[in-house]
Amino acid sequence: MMIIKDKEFVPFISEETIDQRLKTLGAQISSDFQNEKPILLGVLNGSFMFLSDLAKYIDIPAEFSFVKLSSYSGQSSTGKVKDLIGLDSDLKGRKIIVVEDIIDSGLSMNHLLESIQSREPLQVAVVTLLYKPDAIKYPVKIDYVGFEIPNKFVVGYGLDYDGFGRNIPSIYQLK
Ligand SMILES: O=P(O)(O)OC[C@H]1O[C@H](OP(=O)(O)OP(=O)(O)O)[C@H](O)[C@@H]1O
Ligand SMILES: Nc1nc2[nH]cnc2c(=O)[nH]1
Repeated sequence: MMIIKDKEFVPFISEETIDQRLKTLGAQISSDFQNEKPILLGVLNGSFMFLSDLAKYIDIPAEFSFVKLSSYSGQSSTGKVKDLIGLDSDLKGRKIIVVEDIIDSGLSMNHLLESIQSREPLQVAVVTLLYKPDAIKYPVKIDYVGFEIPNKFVVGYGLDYDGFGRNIPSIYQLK
C-alpha cells in the first residue's frame, strides 16, 4: 500500500511486467519501422519514463523528440482545445510514432493527432503504455498498447496524482 497526499494506492503492474512488455513492444516497433527512420514523439510529462525505457529496446535508427500539450486555449465541440508546444522537429514527410503514457477519455490524443496531422507527416502511429477501453469518449486508432486496464485511476512510472508519484518505478492503482 502507498499513500500519496490524501489517497491510498495498491500495487497494480510490477517493474518486471512492464519491462517484459516493453521488450515485446520495442521489438514490434523495430520490425515495423525498419529502414523508415521514424521520429518517436513523447508527450510530456507523463511519457518520460516509458519512452526512456522503451527507447532501449528499439534497435533501428530513430529520432526522439518531445512535445507538451498546453493546458488549454479556446473551446471546441470537444471541450477544451489543447495546443501542441515545444515541437522542435520538422514532421513533414516523416513517419511519426506518438508515445503516450495513458489514453483515458481519448481527448488529449485526439487533439494531439489533429495538431500533428496539420504538419503533414507521411504516417502517424500511436503507442500508449496504458489504455482504458471502458473510459474512451473520443475514439482513437491505437497501434500499440502496453496494457489494457480497468477504468480506475493509476499512478507511478511517469503518471502523477496531483503532481506526485511520477518517480515510482511500477504502477499503482487507486484502492
Ligand atoms: O485520454 P485523456 O482523458 O485525455 O487522458 C490522458 C492524458 O492525461 C494525462 O496527461 P495530463 O494532462 O495529466 O498531463 P501529464 O502528462 O503532464 O501528467 C496523460 O498523459 C494523457 O496525456
Ligand atoms: N495519473 C493519471 N493520469 C491520468 N490521466 C488520465 N487518466 C489517468 C490516470 O488514470 N492516472
